Amino acid sequence: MKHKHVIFSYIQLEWGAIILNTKLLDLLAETYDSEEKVATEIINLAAILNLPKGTEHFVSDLHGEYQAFQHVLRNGSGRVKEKINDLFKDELTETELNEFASLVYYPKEKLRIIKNEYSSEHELNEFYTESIARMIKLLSYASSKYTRSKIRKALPASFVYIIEELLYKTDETSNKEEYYTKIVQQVISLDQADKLISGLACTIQRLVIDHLHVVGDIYDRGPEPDKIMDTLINYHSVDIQWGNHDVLWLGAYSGSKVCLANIIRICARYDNLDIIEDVYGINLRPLLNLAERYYGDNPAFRPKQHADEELSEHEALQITKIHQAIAIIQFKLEIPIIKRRPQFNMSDRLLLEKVDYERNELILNGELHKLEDPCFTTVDPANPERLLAEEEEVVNRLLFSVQHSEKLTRHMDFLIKRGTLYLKYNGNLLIHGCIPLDKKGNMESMAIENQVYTGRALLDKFEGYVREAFQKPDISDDLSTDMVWYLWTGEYSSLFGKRAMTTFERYFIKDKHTHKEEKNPYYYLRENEETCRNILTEFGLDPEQGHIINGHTPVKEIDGENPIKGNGKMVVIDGGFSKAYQSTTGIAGYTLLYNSYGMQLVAHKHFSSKDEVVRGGTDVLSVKRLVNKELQRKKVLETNIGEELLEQVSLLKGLMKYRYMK
Ligand SMILES: O=P(O)(O)OC[C@H]1O[C@](O)(COP(=O)(O)O)[C@@H](O)[C@@H]1O
Ligand SMILES: [Mn+2]
Repeated sequence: MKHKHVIFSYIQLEWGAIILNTKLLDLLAETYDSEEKVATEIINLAAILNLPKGTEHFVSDLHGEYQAFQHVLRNGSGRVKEKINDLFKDELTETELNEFASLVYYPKEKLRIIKNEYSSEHELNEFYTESIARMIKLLSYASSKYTRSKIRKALPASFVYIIEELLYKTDETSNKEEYYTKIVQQVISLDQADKLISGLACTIQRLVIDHLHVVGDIYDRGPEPDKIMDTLINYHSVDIQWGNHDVLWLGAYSGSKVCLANIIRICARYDNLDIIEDVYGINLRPLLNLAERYYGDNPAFRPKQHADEELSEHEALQITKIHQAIAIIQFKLEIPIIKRRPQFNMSDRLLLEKVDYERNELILNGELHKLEDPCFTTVDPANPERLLAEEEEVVNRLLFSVQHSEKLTRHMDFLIKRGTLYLKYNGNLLIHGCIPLDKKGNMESMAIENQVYTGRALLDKFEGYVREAFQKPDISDDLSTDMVWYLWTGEYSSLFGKRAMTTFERYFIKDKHTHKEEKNPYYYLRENEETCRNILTEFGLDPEQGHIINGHTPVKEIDGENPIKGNGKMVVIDGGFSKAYQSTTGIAGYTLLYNSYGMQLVAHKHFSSKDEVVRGGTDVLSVKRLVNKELQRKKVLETNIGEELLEQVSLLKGLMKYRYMK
């Protein structure tokens, strides 16, 4: 099978360049070495093309919230529960439906509890028999739009035979009833029921979603981005559109010292330094020593406390010091970049140069501001960008550690391999932030290396720089590395979408007006259908059919904001997985489903913990809104994958003619 894919991709690679190459057909004929094999494959592919399209699942702004993300994956944004209801609502009570749903989501944990509840073996065996039967029924329903071969690949390897026997039982005369009963009894008596139930549950979770899109911001704020990365690496089918926080991590790994300072600053701010130190194995000792030497307590740099974990005063103070040390390093490191890259248009961010260090004051836009909670002991007023030798040493050691972390390397490799700045998929445009626009709705341009780029061309250029920087981790100050930082914070970055980032003001100035980050006009113009249509056209998509899918800006459901914009052409799915933002959004995140019937937006009400779901059997309530409804069920034929399959069919037909129909 693998061999076949290699051949196909080789042929596709050559396809544009040459007309059907007989050498390639000869190669293909090695796999399809008989007329029957070619015919079977053509029939198979043509049949797949007529199946309903698989379900796409869109999530964004996960921000390290692994548990909540896991839950959404396991319940397929409500799809699993919906299917359970379809099948069993007439025979089970509401409580039983919930209990069964939580068994499908968290089989291992749920089984542990249930087993303690039964006093006799007989009762437990009855539970097993009943649950296995229900799981098989649910699996059969969930897999109805897939080929047998695809289902087989999703089954737990050790139970393929047993599950297939139970799944495809065609016993209308009940001759084999005893045979099926025997299989299940044997499974139970051989102590394999738990494993079978878990395997079935995982297969159901997997089949409910065909493909996952992560529309950016896996990293920062929450505690477990690494576990999200591991989950994605093991997921059956996924793509990522980078968020501003993700490129920040990519930038750090690619050698950008200022990106590196930022990721550590954010981890300190959210009391997540464990991610740096314990998870990725980066030694923070040199930074701590520096912090202890130059910094004291400072209310502006106290870490945000996790709700479930109390920090000791000693720990809180240590983090406060680290937080200041790395923030000042960040502000210093920004200066030379802003100076060597005038095209970034960021000279108004040279704030360390504008500070009056004697009076601790700063004039911003003509207004004088007092700097509260200053911590500028390492800043040389005559040359604020200069790092102390110790600071320089700390940054270099941190960078070395970051680039040599085995786990981070694995995660960043995956992020670069599966990620893009934007994605065109099944007619839709997926992008984390925005397409920078001027007030009239024209796409913004940026001059880079004496050439002007606009719209899609600008985004392609940006992406090229991210990849180039990643290829050259030893170089820290070339344009590509600086550009990754620009994507984090620059005004025409498609990931940031604001005029400037006011981090300095947020730490040191009380007046909240100075904290405001002015959003790109995109964020109000996207309410207009016309704007959305223009963008889709710019990206070569059909504005009649396509949608733009955005993350990045929390939708404030609490204030009545509608996540569906531009007369349904735009869907914003950042509802705030991030706990830190839930009080402003009023919900716990949006996700989007796109199946053969159309698109549905799901609002997740609340997720407190896995334990609560397992114990109480309650599910996170999801409200669905119909984004659009297909007039006719969409088939695989009309998808990206369908296009590929069509190409394969035409190649195989070519082979048939060339080889076998002479
Ligand atoms: O809420 P925090 O952690 O202080 O972060 C605020 C910063 O995060 C940003 O909103 C970027 O993060 P998002 O992509 O999650 O919006 C900046 O614009 C802003 O300065
Ligand atoms: Mn973002």
